[in-house]
Amino acid sequence: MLKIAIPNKGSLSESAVTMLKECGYRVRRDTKELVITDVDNDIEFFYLRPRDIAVYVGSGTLHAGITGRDLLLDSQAEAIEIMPLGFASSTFRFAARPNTAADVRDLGGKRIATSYPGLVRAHLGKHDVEAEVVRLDGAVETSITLGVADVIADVVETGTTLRNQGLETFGAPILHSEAVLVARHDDAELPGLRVLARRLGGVVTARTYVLVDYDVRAELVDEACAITPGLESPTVSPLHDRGYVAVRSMVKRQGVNRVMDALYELGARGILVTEIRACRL
Ligand SMILES: Nc1ncnc2c1ncn2[C@@H]1O[C@H](COP(=O)(O)OP(=O)(O)OP(=O)(O)O)[C@@H](O)[C@H]1O
Ligand SMILES: O=P(O)(O)OC[C@H]1O[C@H](OP(=O)(O)OP(=O)(O)O)[C@H](O)[C@@H]1O
Ligand SMILES: [Mg+2]
Repeated sequence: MLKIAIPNKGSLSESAVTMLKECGYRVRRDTKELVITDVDNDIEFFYLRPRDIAVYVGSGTLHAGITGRDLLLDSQAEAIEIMPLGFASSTFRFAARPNTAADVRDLGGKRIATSYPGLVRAHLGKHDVEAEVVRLDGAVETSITLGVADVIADVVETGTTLRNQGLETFGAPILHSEAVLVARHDDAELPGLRVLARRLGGVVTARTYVLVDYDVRAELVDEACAITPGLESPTVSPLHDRGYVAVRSMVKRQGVNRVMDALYELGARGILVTEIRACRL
């Protein structure tokens, strides 16, 4: 039976569970359930702390898991990213009071507070900077006010937490993170895991794309298809009125209004956008 780790708490948990449900897997009904057996799919789901997931997977105790890219890299576990899952996007960045530093190279001798010491030490090492890393569990932004650090390295989403503490980011982001599916290199090809990855990939695609249908004059179909090239090639069907064709194509949800405007300008009509609920490509 395949053993899969799922975040039981924190920013990743709810979205991960929603995604698994969309993939047709059995999910827990209350937060006190820590292990769920999905007999139909021959999978056992273990609800664990996101920080521990890469460690369980890297040690071979569990076959795969959902965690954050930042947590995976911080753990230095022997696990690899199988695919990004498109939620819990954030950057991992240095921040400090204004005028403390402009770049990682200014951090020599400074005290840097973080919950991700592995990630920060690796980044400092890459830039040949020697600094003191102060490991904290959370609420890292407060450590500067409390005088235990000069600089922090933490997850930044909207930047609100930083602003509230009078802190500013500096330098380039250390990492762009999001939720990812992780596994050991040797396990990536396990049949059950390939199915899980394909189902998750189907949900990511269904969320990223919409279906666009429209009618256009036959002589304009090449120009129209250039606007909506789809993933492989748009479906073009004849209409009863021979002068027109119907086109169906997948279009990125983001920017679909610009695509509709361009189609309309070209002369396409009856432009319809529909959600994709699930797919296998
Ligand atoms: N505000 C946020 N926006 C997006 N992702 C976030 C945010 N905060 C944390 N994450 C992501 O969540 C993962 C960390 O999860 P974890 O459950 O350990 O911490 P948390 O979400 O901060 O929960 P808590 O602090 O309550 O324990 C990381 O991958 C991190 O990038
Ligand atoms: O840029 P923002 O939108 O403000 O989000 C970033 C904050 O969210 C997370 O904190 P969380 O609430 O999980 O608390 P923690 O610091 O205790 O982990 C993260 O650690 C940052 O502090
Ligand atoms: Mg947190």
